[in-house]
Amino acid sequence: MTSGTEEPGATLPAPPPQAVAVFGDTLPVATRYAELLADDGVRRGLIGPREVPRLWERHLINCAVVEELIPEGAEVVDVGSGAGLPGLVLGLLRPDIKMTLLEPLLRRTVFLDEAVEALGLTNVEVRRGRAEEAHGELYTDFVTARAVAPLSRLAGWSLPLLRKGGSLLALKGEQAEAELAEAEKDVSKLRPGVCDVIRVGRGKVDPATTVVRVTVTSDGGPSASGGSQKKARNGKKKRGRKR
Ligand SMILES: C[S@@+](CC[C@H](N)C(=O)[O-])C[C@H]1O[C@@H](n2cnc3c(N)ncnc32)[C@H](O)[C@@H]1O
Repeated sequence: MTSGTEEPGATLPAPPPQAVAVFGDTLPVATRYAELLADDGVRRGLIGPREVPRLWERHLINCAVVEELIPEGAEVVDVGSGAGLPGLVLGLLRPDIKMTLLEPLLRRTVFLDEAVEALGLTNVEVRRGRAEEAHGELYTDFVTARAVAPLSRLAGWSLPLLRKGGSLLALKGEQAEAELAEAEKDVSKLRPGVCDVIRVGRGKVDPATTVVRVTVTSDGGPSASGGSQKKARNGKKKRGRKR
């Protein structure tokens, strides 16, 4: 992912067989999203042009396989969505979940809003803001995050958003075990919980996607869905930050 404005150039490859297997009936929607990333996403500097040839394996499929860890009907907040990874991918793949894409930067939320509309995703909402600004008003079953911050900082932003029994699913690289070992003491001070490292998508994506999961075992807010989430939705995009 990049921050400057880039020229579109590289051609988006056709979906590989793994994409057909992973996305199933939602493949046309996933393909439309890949096209948006390869075109508008590159033009607006949200992803680098060099990512285009590897959009399917490295980005869409890599993110999609995390759905294995999310039960039916769950509420999910994707912290630091950027151009929609992994939140938009999970939202389009799983119409049964309620996905909130939480992202502070205006030009990214503009792209996300447009993508949600273009893809016709009624289960995905975009909320502009930082995770820590949503503490005390947004509660969810799962937080997902990829490439947002080191684990201890990410946990500080994310664990207060979780209901009791909820999990942070942090997509990490090969060094996930080492990162967890280093951060585990800090994480356990934030909120009692259980940490593990899971590899998902074996046989679908190579390498498999590595997820650090932190499941909180204590109350940190309301234990049932509803009121707080509604309040959060009402606060959507009211903040006036500009980039
Ligand atoms: C490197 S990008 C990764 C984007 C996307 N998750 C991906 O994997 O392509 C990090 C994103 O985190 C967002 N971010 C940074 N600090 C944040 C915070 N405190 N709360 C929510 N999002 C944050 C940034 O605006 C940026 O879009």
